[in-house]
Amino acid sequence: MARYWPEPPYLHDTAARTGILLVNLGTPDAPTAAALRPYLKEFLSDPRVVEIPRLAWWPILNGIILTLRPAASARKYASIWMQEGSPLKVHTERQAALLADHLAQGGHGHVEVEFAMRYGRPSIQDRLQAMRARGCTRILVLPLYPQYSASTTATVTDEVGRSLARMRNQPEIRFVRDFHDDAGYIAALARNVRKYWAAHGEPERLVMSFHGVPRRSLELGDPYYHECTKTGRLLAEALGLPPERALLTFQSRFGKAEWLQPYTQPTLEALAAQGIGRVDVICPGFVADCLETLEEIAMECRDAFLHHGGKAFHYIPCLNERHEWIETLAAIAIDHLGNWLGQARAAETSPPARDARPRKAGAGH
Ligand SMILES: C=CC1=C(C)c2cc3[nH]c(cc4nc(cc5[nH]c(cc1n2)c(C)c5CCC(=O)O)C(CCC(=O)O)=C4C)c(C)c3C=C
Ligand SMILES: [Fe+2]
Ligand SMILES: [Fe+2]
Repeated sequence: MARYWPEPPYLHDTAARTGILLVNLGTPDAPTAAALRPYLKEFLSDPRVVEIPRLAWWPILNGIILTLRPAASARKYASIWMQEGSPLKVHTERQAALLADHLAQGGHGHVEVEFAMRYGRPSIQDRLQAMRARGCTRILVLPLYPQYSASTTATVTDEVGRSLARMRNQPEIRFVRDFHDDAGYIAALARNVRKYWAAHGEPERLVMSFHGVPRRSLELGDPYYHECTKTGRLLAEALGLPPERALLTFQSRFGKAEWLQPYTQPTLEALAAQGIGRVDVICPGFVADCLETLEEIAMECRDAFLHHGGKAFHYIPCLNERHEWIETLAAIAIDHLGNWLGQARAAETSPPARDARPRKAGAGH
């Protein structure tokens, strides 16, 4: 294998092109055990995701998990699969198209927008090569994770680095690290909830459920927990909810080790047992609906809450293609593209109110 990828032909006398690469986690190609196996293998072999020494993890992964989990997960995926494919991929692809439209309307039509999946397809390597072939010499990588975590955000950076290591003529790269306290993101979440409540009434409790990570990662310095708690506090404040009405929980525990607490499903069961009739659940850490929201929350957690005596369970969908979210995504991208957009052009075409707004929604923790 050659050390470097072949270079696309040199484009003479063309302006430097700028691109944005949106990245989300990844998903299988089909809701089948055969498609789940390579996806889970790639995902769970990443040492950023499972931090157990390789020698101990390899037999567990290959001997147990990749034997049992593909079929079980495939059944869950089948229950949420859309006509066009996996919800995570469908929403991410639509977000990329809407972002490109929004940028074009704001006078930034020259910026290319692509999307990639960290595990599965389209891969980061494939999309970066395609952008380079179209002449992009400046690429902003925007992982679609509002809260930074080593198991998500950092793996994107790692993978981009591996791609760069194969390129002779490397593009200039920028990364968005997180947007957990971005004013537009918090406002988009709050508006999503308010709209939902205007149509369906208000619950006794709002549960804000984030994807979990092993508790050990917090002890080792991963800021994820702190960023989730800040997002939760800012969202509750934006909605004017007192702390006792807005609860923060962590879902999707994997394996036997302790993960971040409180866990979502036991919390919902306890609320039902305490006589709370209606809860609404929102998942602010996911900007696109996926298996973890549509199946784990909207199906499994709903069943658990009702089974324990709850009366009404509402799942509030993710930001997906909401206009406020696409506007926010564009604002985050424009901030990070900065001088790549050309200063005169940016000043002339960006709406002043959006550019002048404070990006941080709140100070402190
Ligand atoms: C094994 C450890 C896992 C860690 C750590 C983890 C962190 C983490 N994941 C997301 C977002 C998503 N995870 C999704 C699915 C998923 N996650 C794990 C495991 C860990 N995640 C597995 C094994 C799976 C696959 C499904 C299954 O078999 O249960 C998804 C959904 C993908 C989809 O196709 O819909 C998302 C999104 C975050 C944000 C995170 C840490 C902060
Ligand atoms: Fe996950
Ligand atoms: Fe899950």
